[in-house]
This record gives sequence, structure tokens and C-alpha cells, in this order.
Amino acid sequence: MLDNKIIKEMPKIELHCHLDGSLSVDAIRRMAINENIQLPEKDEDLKANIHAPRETHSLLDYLSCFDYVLPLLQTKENLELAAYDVAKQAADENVKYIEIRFAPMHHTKKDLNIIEVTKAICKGFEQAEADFDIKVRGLICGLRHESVSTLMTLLDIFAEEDENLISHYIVGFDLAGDEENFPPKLFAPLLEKVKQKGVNLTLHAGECGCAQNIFDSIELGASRIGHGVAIHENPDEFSFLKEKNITFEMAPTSNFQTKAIESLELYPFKELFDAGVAVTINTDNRTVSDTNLVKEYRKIRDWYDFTLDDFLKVNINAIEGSFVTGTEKKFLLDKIILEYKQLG
Ligand SMILES: O=c1[nH]cnc2c1ncn2[C@@H]1O[C@H](CO)[C@@H](O)[C@H]1O
Ligand SMILES: [Zn+2]
Repeated sequence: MLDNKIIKEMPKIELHCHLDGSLSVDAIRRMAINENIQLPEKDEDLKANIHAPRETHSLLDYLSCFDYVLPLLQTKENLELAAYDVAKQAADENVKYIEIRFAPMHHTKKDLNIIEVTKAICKGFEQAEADFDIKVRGLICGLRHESVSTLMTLLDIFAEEDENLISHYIVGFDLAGDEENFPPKLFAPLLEKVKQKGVNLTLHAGECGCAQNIFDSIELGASRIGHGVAIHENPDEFSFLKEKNITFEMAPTSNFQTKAIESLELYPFKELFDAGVAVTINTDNRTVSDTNLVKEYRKIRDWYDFTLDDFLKVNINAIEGSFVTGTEKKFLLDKIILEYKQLG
């Protein structure tokens, strides 16, 4: 079995990580000082507020754990700090490329507009790239409880053509939040506009037991599926998913916590992998799920006895499904394949 040292050293690619769910305790404390907000003095008391319980009842229960940090994420300074902090944590875990997603509308509760929010976060990405050996890109999340007309305003972010920072760093769109009450089909007019603009699309789907949401998301233009755990009900469709080149962004700890799946026997990661469907390993939320990418890799090793070659394959899947250009993918592929060879 692969040892923990190798798991740590493996270069990794991560496609599914939420900014607001992944802040370090240190960053949270610094942001609170900037905002004059009092936090519990003891780290264990703070952690009780920012980690979801090991077992939540549902996705909605899990999502309620995000509210605590949002008052801290309302200024340019703190958003830049947060983006830098999450990228730094990833770099420490040997992540070489990460897509970090955020919902701009969560961060407009004080003075900022969605463009200012996005710019501040991109600045944090830029600084992290300058300081660490990591490439960082951002995804815009629409929140499903918002109306389609409100969500349409997010498209302005992709209209900023001469805005170098945003067009350089923001590479795709996602819908996050309450999937059960707001399934993908409701957003057809929005997603049509997203596709018209040529924006890359990944959608959270199949996290609430509904496999149909996965197929609807693909129909609506998603090339990637966030979680997609409910696909275990449809093994006959694996060849369709492979043909369509759909990338699955799975997050083992989060998937059990949100009750997307009840037992390891039903968890479809290995079946999808064996069928040649492009599965990837992600954290979803480092802080809310009290995890990191090294811990997620260890879980996959322990459950399936994954080898170095298996992990390489998962990372190749992630690069191929990523939202960077073909040239950038080629560069990442060469780098990762070489580094895995050196580890072997
Ligand atoms: O696993 C998930 N499923 C659906 N939505 C999520 C998940 N994790 C986080 N968010 C939602 O995405 C927002 C922006 O980052 C978070 O505030 C949370 O509401
Ligand atoms: Zn997610």
C-alpha cells in the first residue's frame, strides 16, 4: 500500500474547492481582526462553528455551516487574503493546479459589487501564484435559491473583455446550493446564455439522490459534474458518460457528510474509474469538511488500494477536464507525468 509520505509528495490537481468553505483558522482570525469582529478565543471553540458535524442530516444542513464566515468576506482586503490563503494551503499539499470557486453574491452584503469582489479574489490568486509553485484559476458560482434574472447579472463578469485580471483568472461557471429544491432544469435560460458566451460549465448535480439532475446538467451543457454521486443508480449509463467525456468532481469526505451516499458499497467512485469515466478527487470544502487533499487521497488509497498509476490517471482526468487552454493542459500533463515517474 502507498505510504503517507508518497501521498503527500504526489503532485495533485484539484477542480472542486469552495473559497468560503476552505479558509484556515489563521486566516479567519486575521480577517476578524480587520473587521473588528470578536471570535471565540480558543481554536477548539472556533472550530466547533466552522466545521460541519461528521454526520449532517442533509445537504441543506451541511450548507448552513457556511454562514459563520460570510460576515468576514465583505471587503477587498479580506477577499484577497482569503483567496491567497486557500491557494497557499493547496500549494502546501502539493497541488499544482487548482480551480477555486466562489459565489460573488455572497460577498456584496456591505459595499462591494460583484466585479469588485471578483477582482479582489483574482488579486489573491495572482499573489499566490507569485509566491508558490501553483497555478490558480477561479469559477463563478450562482446560488440556486436566487432567481434566474438575478443570476443573469453574473454574466457581466464574463463581459469584462478588456479587464485582464478577471478574464485571465476566471475560467468557468457553476451552480451551487440547494439542488433538491432548485434542480438544473429551472436554470435553462441562464445556462443557455452561459453557453452562448462560450463560458465553461460545471454543475453541482446528483448530490441529493437524483441521478436525473446529472443527465439534465449534461443536456444543459455541463462538461463536468460536481459530485454526481447519485449516478450509482445508473451503471448502464457509464459508457454514455465516458463517450461524452464528462468529468466527475468527487469529494469523499463531503459526499458522506452531505448524505449524498449512505455506504461505501454504494459509492460509485471505483466503478466509474474502472469503467474509464473521468473521475477526480477533490476536497469540496477544506474547513467545513475538516479535510485537505492529502486526507482525501488517503481515503481513496485505503478504500480501493489505489496505486501510483491509479492516482496519476485521476490527475490526468483532472487536467483534461480543467478549464485551461489546450497549451496549458499539455504543459500540466507533461509536468505531472514526469513527476509521477520520478516518484515511482
Ligand atoms: O457540496 C456542496 N453542494 C452544493 N453547494 C455547495 C457545496 N459546498 C458549498 N456549496 C455552496 O457554494 C457556496 C459558494 O462557495 C457556498 O456558500 C455554499 O452555499
Ligand atoms: Zn461543491
